Amino acid sequence: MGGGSVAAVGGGGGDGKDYPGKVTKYVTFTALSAAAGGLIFGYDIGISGGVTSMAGFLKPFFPAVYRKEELHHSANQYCKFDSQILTLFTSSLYLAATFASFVGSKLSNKYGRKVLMTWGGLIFLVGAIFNAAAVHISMLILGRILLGTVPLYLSEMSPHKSRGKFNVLFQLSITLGIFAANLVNYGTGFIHGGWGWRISLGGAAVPAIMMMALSWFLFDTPTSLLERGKKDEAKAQLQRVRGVANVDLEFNDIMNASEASKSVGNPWSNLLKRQYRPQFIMSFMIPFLQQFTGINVVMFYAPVLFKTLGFGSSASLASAVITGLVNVGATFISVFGTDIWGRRPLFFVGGGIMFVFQGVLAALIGSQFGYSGQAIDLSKGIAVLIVMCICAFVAAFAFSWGPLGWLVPSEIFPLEIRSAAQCVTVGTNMIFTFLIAQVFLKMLCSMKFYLFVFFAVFELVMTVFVFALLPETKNIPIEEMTKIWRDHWYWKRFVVDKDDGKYSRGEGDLEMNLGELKALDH
Ligand SMILES: OC[C@H]1O[C@](O)(CO)[C@@H](O)[C@@H]1O
Repeated sequence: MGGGSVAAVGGGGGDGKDYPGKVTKYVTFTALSAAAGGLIFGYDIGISGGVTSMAGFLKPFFPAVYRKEELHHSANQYCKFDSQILTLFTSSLYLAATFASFVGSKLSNKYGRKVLMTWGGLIFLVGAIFNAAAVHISMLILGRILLGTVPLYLSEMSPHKSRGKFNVLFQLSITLGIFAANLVNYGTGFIHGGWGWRISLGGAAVPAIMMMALSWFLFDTPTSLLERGKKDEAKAQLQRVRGVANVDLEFNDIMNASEASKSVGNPWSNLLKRQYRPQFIMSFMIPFLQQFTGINVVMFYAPVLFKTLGFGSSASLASAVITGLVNVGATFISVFGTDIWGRRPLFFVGGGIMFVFQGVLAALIGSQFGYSGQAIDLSKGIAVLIVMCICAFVAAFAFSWGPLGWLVPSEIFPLEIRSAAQCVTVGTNMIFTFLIAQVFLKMLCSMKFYLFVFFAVFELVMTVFVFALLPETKNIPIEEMTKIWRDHWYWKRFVVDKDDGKYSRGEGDLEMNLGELKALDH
């Protein structure tokens, strides 16, 4: 089957179609359970920074860093924590997660997401126990396999009108996980004997157990059941999920899309086809830009950053608790706002605020530490200002790029490319999370306060990118999403379909649409 007819199915007929259905307890419960995956992810993001700032952890495992840190007044402040092995402790998890996210989609197609979540939880649990006992993160890394399936799962389960809210729950659970980790670190930082970090790392067992317990009650999505040939079960499931008996319209659309996806075969080669160029670019650019906000500099290294700026140990851990709380709070704006205001306004406002406050942060740090990074005692006023700037930055991220970085990709991919495109999104997110985690301390050491200017420039770039290239997806059913590209000033040259009297360009198809012929004429 040619690419064009697939686009037609993906685009659906009848614009403005309204599938019957309510938000049933199944949908709510499933969304909540699936979001438990986010808790694990968040906990592991938030826990490592605090742990690496603890003397009890640094002394036995990173004695060189520990010594440099103790030499408070002679060292260049920007370079106090510059150790590639130390950053590897945080980052390696995401390197492995990059590979895991590719395996995850294959397993998920074969066994369904429910099974994968149960096993994921179990692996996380083993990893957490292993960590607490031995400080070895390889087991924890394995558990990442299922992370990529969680946002996808949420998006398929919820009726399209409140899809934003449900999907944003995933990000909310990530922020809750980070906040929980910040709190735990603050508490364990007081434990005498220097072994508090073991409780911090072992704490990952709690969300892992929650996830296993919840996945027990989960069921697979209608789409996933259909993909595995279980038609009757899929329909019954859809009825249960939507809470109404008449789901024929939606079920037929899902079936058509599923049929089409089977007949077009490999989602990876589909993704590279010209007609999916917009989705392909977005699958990469959204997570890439999300990570280049610099958010994980704060999430991973807030305590280290605050210590770099001369805060004491528990003040550093306490400041991380504050940024963690702001992160959770501001995500609620997104929970309620994405389906009301739409995605684009949140992207613009969030990007703008991040740009301004990264700039102010750079100026503040530069004015205090200069280029040489000489140690000074920050005045209380400046310290408060720095923490406030970081909070404003985190808040802006939390209602924009944080949740939308998962939501938008999960709603713009038609079924025939979805698993591959979602892989690219999660893989890209993980690889850049890895890179930022790995090189941040090195970059801080060599770029000094200009590092924050570097991130500010990216915030400008990403805002322009969204303005020019990302259409609004609010209130558009997933099955009808192709239309937004067809109507877009730039992307329309890639996405054309035969139903519109235009021609798609599949392999061997030499026909072009009128616009392209005109362009060639000039
Ligand atoms: O809340 C902040 C967190 O959100 C993410 O961007 C995921 O969406 C993480 O990379 C980051 O640590």
